[in-house]
Amino acid sequence: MLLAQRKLGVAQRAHSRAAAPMVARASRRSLRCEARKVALLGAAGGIGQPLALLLKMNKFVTELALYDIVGTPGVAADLSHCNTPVKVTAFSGAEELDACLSGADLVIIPAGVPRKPGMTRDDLFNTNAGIVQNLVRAAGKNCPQAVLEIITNPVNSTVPIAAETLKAMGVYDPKKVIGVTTLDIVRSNTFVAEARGLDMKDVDVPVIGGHAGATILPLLSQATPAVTFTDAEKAAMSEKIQNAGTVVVEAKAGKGSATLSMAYAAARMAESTLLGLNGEPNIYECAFVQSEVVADVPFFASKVLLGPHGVAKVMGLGELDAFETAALQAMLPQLKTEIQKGLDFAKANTA
Ligand SMILES: NC(=O)c1ccc[n+]([C@@H]2O[C@H](COP(=O)([O-])OP(=O)(O)OC[C@H]3O[C@@H](n4cnc5c(N)ncnc54)[C@H](O)[C@@H]3O)[C@@H](O)[C@H]2O)c1
Ligand SMILES: O=C(O)C[C@H](O)C(=O)O
Repeated sequence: MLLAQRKLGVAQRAHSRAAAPMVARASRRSLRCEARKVALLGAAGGIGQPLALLLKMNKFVTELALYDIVGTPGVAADLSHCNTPVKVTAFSGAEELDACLSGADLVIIPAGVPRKPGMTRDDLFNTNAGIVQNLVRAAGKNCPQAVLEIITNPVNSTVPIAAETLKAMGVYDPKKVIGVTTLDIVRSNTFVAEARGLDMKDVDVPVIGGHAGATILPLLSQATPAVTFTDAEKAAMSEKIQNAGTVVVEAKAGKGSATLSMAYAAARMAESTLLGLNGEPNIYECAFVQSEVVADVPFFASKVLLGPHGVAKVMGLGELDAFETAALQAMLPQLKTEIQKGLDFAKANTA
């Protein structure tokens, strides 16, 4: 299964490359491994535990530092018995956070509360904004060179919080602050493959915008391989992708939101990021980053090229069809409001 997963990841990246014709294809050469420390904050949670397992199985990770406010020693003890070379270390409580982060190359943050049925992602803001800001502050202090990947919702606001907080500390590098939207791509690939009877590993659908409701905009017109949908089918497929998180929240009936698929998606994003850090060329993912691709929207999810310093280049949106152009215009007010909410929170809570 591990081998199959790895092949799937490589195949998906190959298709991301195929979908970006302006960039030369990667030369065929062996992948480089360098010593890499990954810190996982919120490691004992619903996403944290399966993500920790996937990272323990990742050949590009050297040390996996697990942090949570509770439960980390048990997760680490359990995980450390898997006979893979990744060294697992455990850190619990605020007094151990600095040590967890020291020397990290990549910091992944799924810490915070998930939705319950009836809630929007924005309803998590009051609890999660402060959690993310404190953890980002600690990262800015202990590993300012690290790439930060933020999973905690609402991503449309927590990423601006992270950026503004690091800016106030004088250590902000837009190449290194990434909102993880990979689950939207994973879902789009799955749903489009199912709808058209395609092999899962062949499908790549870019998803742009943000990570909440209408701000999640799959670009079905840019899917690889090319698929055709009527306007009604496009609307239905887009809504299915936008609503997928809520479907999981409702199915879990009060016991949280997507964890396993999110861990899978975050592990893919982490591996792509480590490949970029290791100098592997032509590694693309869609992610929510500081951006200028849409006027007056300072953060936006689109395809990015990952490189030795994090985001090497934010790619353009390509050609949108009429349906996608209208959907983009319609979602911008929500996205701008959620971004501004994060920026305002960070400014009001500058240490
Ligand atoms: N970006 C996405 O696509 C995506 C997908 C799924 C879930 N999420 C979000 O990820 C977050 C986590 O979801 P989950 O299902 O793992 O929740 P969870 O409640 O199962 O786990 C969260 C963990 O965070 C820990 N935590 C809380 N405060 C902390 C702090 N100050 N420092 C360190 N750890 C802390 C908790 O102890 C817990 O172990 C939620 O906000 C959820 O909405 C995002
Ligand atoms: O839906 C949620 O609250 C979690 C996550 O953002 C998701 O898309 O599954």
